[in-house]
Amino acid sequence: MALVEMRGVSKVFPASSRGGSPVRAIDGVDLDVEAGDIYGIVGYSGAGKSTLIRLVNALESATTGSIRVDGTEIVGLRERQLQRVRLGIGMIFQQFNLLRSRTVYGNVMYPLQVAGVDKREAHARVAEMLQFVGLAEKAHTYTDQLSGGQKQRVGIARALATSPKLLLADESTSALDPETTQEVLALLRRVNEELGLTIIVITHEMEVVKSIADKVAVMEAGRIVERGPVFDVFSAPEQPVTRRFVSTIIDDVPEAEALAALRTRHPGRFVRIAFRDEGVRQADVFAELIRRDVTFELVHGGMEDVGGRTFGNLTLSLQGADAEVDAALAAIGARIDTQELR
Ligand SMILES: Nc1ncnc2c1ncn2[C@@H]1O[C@H](COP(=O)(O)OP(=O)(O)OP(=O)(O)O)[C@@H](O)[C@H]1O
Repeated sequence: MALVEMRGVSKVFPASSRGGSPVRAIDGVDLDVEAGDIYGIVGYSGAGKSTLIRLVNALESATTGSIRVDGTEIVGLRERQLQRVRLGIGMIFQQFNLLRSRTVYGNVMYPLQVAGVDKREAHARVAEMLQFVGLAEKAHTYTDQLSGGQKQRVGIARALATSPKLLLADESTSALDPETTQEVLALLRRVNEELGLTIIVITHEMEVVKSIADKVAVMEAGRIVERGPVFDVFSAPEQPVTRRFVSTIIDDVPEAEALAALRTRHPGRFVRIAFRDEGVRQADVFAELIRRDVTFELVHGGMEDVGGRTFGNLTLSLQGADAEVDAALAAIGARIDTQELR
């Protein structure tokens, strides 16, 4: 059974008192997040990502459908029972949401106090978590004196304090620079691998999904429009919105304008070849071209590494006798996804 299981979940916000119409923020979502997953959820602003995770930790209640977290149906639970469910779920935020009046230690201690954990046990847990995130030396520092990356590490230590099974990360690196982002993502990976937490990462940045997630779901207008292992979705996106997201980090197929510019610089016939790690090697393709006396240049694209697997779309310009180019393309096209760009 999945750790988080959503079936037919919708969330409708009623019309505001000043008029307007109700907002269907989540519209018939089914989602399974398995224990051990790092699951990325991407979508543009307003797609429903935040609402989706607020449903998972019951900060919002679903209008219809079923949401099971670690086997417990949370739709319709009373507040007191929901509090127990929430203890099993940690959350980190874009703006960190730390208490400025408390030290690093005090921030990580806070959820343990709320949960009524014995003082000595709580103290040991805080020390352990600060050690884990590499902030043991900063225990008595106020959070204002920390860098953004350090603040998020406090946020992670606080989220882990009550030993949750599930961690929800809402745009948790969007306020950080690229280097700090990578540090925080590396820490989240350790949280997953060493502490065994399942993580749901909400983001509009595909780089985050690429660096950390195993699976991804793409949201649009309250629905999940595409999902799957990150490699599959990145290497062969199907929906227009997914293609747009993937193209923000993988520029492997030239747009019409770029193609026209390339043609002015490179004579010959253009062909795009899609490589997947389990398929034909580049060397095989080049050997076939050489065998037919077809000269080639790589004019666009490159290879990408996603989750330790490689894929890429290469655009080549080919020059040679037309019949030989045709024969080479037929031979290559029989083995690998090949498309002549006209
Ligand atoms: N409390 C609320 N009351 C009314 N409408 C809401 C409420 N919360 C969210 N919405 C609406 O629900 C839709 C989805 O919002 P949501 O914040 O979940 O999207 P998002 O993908 O997380 O976007 P962002 O990245 O901008 O937060 C939007 O149209 C939003 O205006």
